[in-house]
Amino acid sequence: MKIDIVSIFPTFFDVLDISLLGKARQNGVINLDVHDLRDFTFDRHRTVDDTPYGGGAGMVMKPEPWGLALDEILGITEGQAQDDQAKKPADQDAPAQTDADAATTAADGSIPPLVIFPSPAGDVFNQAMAKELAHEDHLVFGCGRYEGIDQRVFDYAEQHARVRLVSLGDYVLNGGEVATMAMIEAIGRLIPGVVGNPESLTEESHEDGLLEYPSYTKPSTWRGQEVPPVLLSGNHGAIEKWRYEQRVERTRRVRPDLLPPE
Ligand SMILES: Nc1ncccc1[N+](=O)[O-]
Repeated sequence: MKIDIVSIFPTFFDVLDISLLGKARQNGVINLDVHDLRDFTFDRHRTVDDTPYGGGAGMVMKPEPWGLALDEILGITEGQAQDDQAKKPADQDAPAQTDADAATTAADGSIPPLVIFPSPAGDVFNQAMAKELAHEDHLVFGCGRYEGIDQRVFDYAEQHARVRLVSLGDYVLNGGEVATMAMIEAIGRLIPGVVGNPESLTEESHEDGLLEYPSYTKPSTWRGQEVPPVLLSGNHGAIEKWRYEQRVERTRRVRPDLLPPE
């Protein structure tokens, strides 16, 4: 999988050089590039934001740097970008192609990349979405800051790729970097070859709608606390039954909303 990240804090993602995702990058399972949005500015201060039209507090991210970053990452030629700017009246005979059509199949019939903008206004990210996105060939994460990104950037991106606003949850972060990191970890670990033993991906919380069972390891007695005897019994049927019961009980107690209707 190819992953591109656009951010004004590119070093934020240095942590993706370590652990399982770092190994996946070294062995080519994941090809990840981080782009500094300020590299797509040309003024002395490398300006990426400005005051909002219509007034209001805070600053909005300017469209120009984002447009150039997306052009480079999505392989949009200068000519194509200029065409977009000076949109010619539609050719009457040409079949009507909505932006949506344009974005779901590229000229050569290939599936264009998926551009994800982390946003509290997006669809809420969950394990089902992580599994869905783990099948993508090319993900682009656009990390907004300030009060957000000029809306025309989303509209421009939709002319050349599939675009989704995705939220990590109903709270407000200062930007998209933390959400992008969480999504890359949740998606990346599902890509074959990233996690050593694929077996460890089953029976996890949210994998099949139930929370995971409690885990124990040596020593069997620790500070007066014993490991549940069934786990020492060697009776695999009894162990599997106990673990399932623990998952249901924990889900009922902590996340009853995940249980199927009675
Ligand atoms: N919750 C968020 N707040 C700001 C930016 C992004 C966010 N998110 O969840 O993706």
